[in-house]
Amino acid sequence: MVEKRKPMPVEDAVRAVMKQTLAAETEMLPLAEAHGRMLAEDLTADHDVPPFNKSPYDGFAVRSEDTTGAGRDRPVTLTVAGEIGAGSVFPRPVEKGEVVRIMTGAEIPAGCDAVVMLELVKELGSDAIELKREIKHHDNISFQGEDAKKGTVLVEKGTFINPGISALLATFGFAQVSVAKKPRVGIIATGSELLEAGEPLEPGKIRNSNAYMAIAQVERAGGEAVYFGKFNDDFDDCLQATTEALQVVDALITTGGVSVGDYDYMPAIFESLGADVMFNKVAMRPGSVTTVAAAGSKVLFGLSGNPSACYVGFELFVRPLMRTAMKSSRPHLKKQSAFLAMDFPKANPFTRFVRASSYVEDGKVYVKPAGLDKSGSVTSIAGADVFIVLPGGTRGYEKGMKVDTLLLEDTEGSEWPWSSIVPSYR
Ligand SMILES: Nc1nc2c(c(=O)[nH]1)N[C@H]1C(S)=C(S)[C@@H](COP(=O)(O)OP(=O)(O)OC[C@H]3O[C@@H](n4cnc5c(N)ncnc54)[C@H](O)[C@@H]3O)O[C@H]1N2
Ligand code: MOO
Repeated sequence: MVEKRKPMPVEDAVRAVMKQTLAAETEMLPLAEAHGRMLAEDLTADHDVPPFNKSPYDGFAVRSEDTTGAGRDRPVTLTVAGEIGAGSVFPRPVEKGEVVRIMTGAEIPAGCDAVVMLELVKELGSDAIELKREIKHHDNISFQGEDAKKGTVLVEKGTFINPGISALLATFGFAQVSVAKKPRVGIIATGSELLEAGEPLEPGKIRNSNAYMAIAQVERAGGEAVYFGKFNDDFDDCLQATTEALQVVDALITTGGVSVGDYDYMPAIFESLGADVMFNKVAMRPGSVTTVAAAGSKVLFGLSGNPSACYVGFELFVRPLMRTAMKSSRPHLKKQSAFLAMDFPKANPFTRFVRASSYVEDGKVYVKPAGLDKSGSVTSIAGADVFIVLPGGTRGYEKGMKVDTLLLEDTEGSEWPWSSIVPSYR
């Protein structure tokens, strides 16, 4: 009789994994290569942005007091003292009665306190302009420091470097930035039934989808995936492969062979490696057989062979540990509320993570299973952009109920055109 495993609540299992620490080294990267990484240090603004008062328009920099009283019937004439484009500085203070022709981005000359757009000015040759309106103090100026002030923390350690962060770092002159190294995560697929994608199908065999899925998941999470190949259900071969792989990675994922069948060797292999098994059953579906062990500073993730279970196991356990090693301050999948688009009548003692697709209707986000809701299903993973989290211990869930979902990735977006509905208070 096989020993019955005690399921650990999924929250406790995630917590146990997060107590481990993967090697978390940092490296300096040129800014152009740093996007997609996590910043490993707080970065502070060492100057204001904009660094000087500048013109947001092509036009004329003026002294607003010179326009006092100007109107349609009382034009004022001002002398053009010179011209500056972006990147140039006017060499002297501007005096009473003078204006400077100025281009977008150029520094407001000393003495001027406003800008008037080119279109609102009548040019009298190249030496003078006529204005038929009053220009107010501080009209049309992008002020020094209005975007960011010197001394503020611009970006905190653990921030994901997206294109906006790249722009910010460039603005403040961070040509090199300290980022977390990509964790190296190894992948081993086990199962005598497995064929690789390039091999023709044979009786009793299936193709190995987990390895390619896991490679993609590791890379989507920002890590470096190292695929060691697939191995038959042979204790010695799998032990050797696991031992060798563990030497060169920070964490190792194995798929398959973690249940209680005659050829499910992975738990015994983890023990042979001297690893400390944290849990070998989790109160979740799919992925109840997920087995995680600590091997010194490395972590072994024995994920299920069933593709959906393997996928869920990765996103719940491997990803957050990787993201923590990458210095992320928010390593877990992002949570968002949604409404069930259909009934889930199945009672389940375990928390379910339904691979689902989300859509918006009448301003509300709805979620529905993305395919066959079984542990062995591949189609449900292919179409999923969220997990619906259905806590266990209920008699099921009904259409319309509000639930938590975990976001898996950016969706492709919508079709053009966007809605042209103008928001209103009515
Ligand atoms: N008597 C019991 N049987 C099973 C139990 C149990 O508690 N008692 N648990 C079931 C659950 S739940 C799951 S999940 C599976 C887990 O099995 P393993 O993780 O040990 O995985 P395998 O048996 O090796 O394979 C399961 C399934 O997945 C296919 N597979 C394996 N590797 C891949 C791959 N790389 N790509 C695609 N598909 C793969 C394999 O052919 C099997 O069909 O155990 C249940 N049984
Ligand atoms: O619990 Mo098994 O892990 O997928 O269905």
